Amino acid sequence: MMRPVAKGLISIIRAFSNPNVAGILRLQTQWNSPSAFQNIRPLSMSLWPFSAQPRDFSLPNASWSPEMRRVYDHYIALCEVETIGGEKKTGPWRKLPSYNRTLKYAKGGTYLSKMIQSKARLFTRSIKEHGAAFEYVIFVNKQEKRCVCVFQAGRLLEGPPGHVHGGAIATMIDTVMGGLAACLSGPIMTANLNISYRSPITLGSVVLIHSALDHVEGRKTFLTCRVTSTDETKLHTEATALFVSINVGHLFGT
Ligand SMILES: CCCCCCCCCC(=O)SCCNC(=O)CCNC(=O)[C@H](O)C(C)(C)COP(=O)(O)OP(=O)(O)OC[C@H]1O[C@@H](n2cnc3c(N)ncnc32)[C@H](O)[C@@H]1OP(=O)(O)O
Repeated sequence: MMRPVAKGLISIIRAFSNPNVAGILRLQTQWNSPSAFQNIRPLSMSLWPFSAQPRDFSLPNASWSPEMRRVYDHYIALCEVETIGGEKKTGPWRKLPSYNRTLKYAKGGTYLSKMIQSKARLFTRSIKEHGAAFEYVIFVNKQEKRCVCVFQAGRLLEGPPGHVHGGAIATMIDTVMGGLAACLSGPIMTANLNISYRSPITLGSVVLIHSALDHVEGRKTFLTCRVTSTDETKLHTEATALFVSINVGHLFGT
């Protein structure tokens, strides 16, 4: 029988793979069901004891360069478009919120130590200082099955002198492609990631990470990715990846 903590986790990961805050709100309503969630507090209480909403780390902050802000404003404008009558309506793009943690147990300790449960953070959001590491925001166009990430690489991501570490680039590619795959296919894990580094990325610069669906074959979602300058004239990196749909119990041995 599936353990309550695992059932709760499945709902949480499903909600997070939906790029819609409504997914989280829907999740919160499920907490009223006593059976599956008795070991887990409502998400809002678990993550943010002093606030009803989790913090979105992909909003503009003082570390953003004018270029980062310009591209962000460009895509934000595409999230809401004005009709001829002057009305605002939802546009083709949507900004994904970005949180720094997915779960904190109230009780538990079945799978992870309490210390790890409470201190676990999403890798790309684990450095608190604004602008020091991964500064990014992802926009998804679900109709066109593609996304664009605006990424400003901070000074702690240095690899070759003055340039971004290949592992940091791979991390962002996996994050962006994984985010799109989850939006399109639900809970997934990266099975295969192939990267070609074409030209170095200067530390502190802003680049675009474009990802698009290639095709789906049963449980397998294949995506492509390109990292370019913001004017898209320079290619920095190319990648292809395979994401395999999972039953979230796979992660917890259920
Ligand atoms: C918004 C931001 C959100 C943040 C997103 C962050 C995204 C980050 C995503 C990650 O980094 S996940 C962490 C890194 N990945 C892993 O740790 C995965 C480890 N591997 C596994 O857990 C399993 O191998 C895996 C779930 C990928 C597959 O195991 P399964 O037992 O579910 O599937 P199976 O082995 O039966 O394979 C299913 C199909 O996929 C194929 N396949 C599996 N692994 C493959 C592989 N490596 N290469 C090519 N094909 C592969 C396999 O051949 C088969 O094809 P067919 O259906 O056609 O027969």
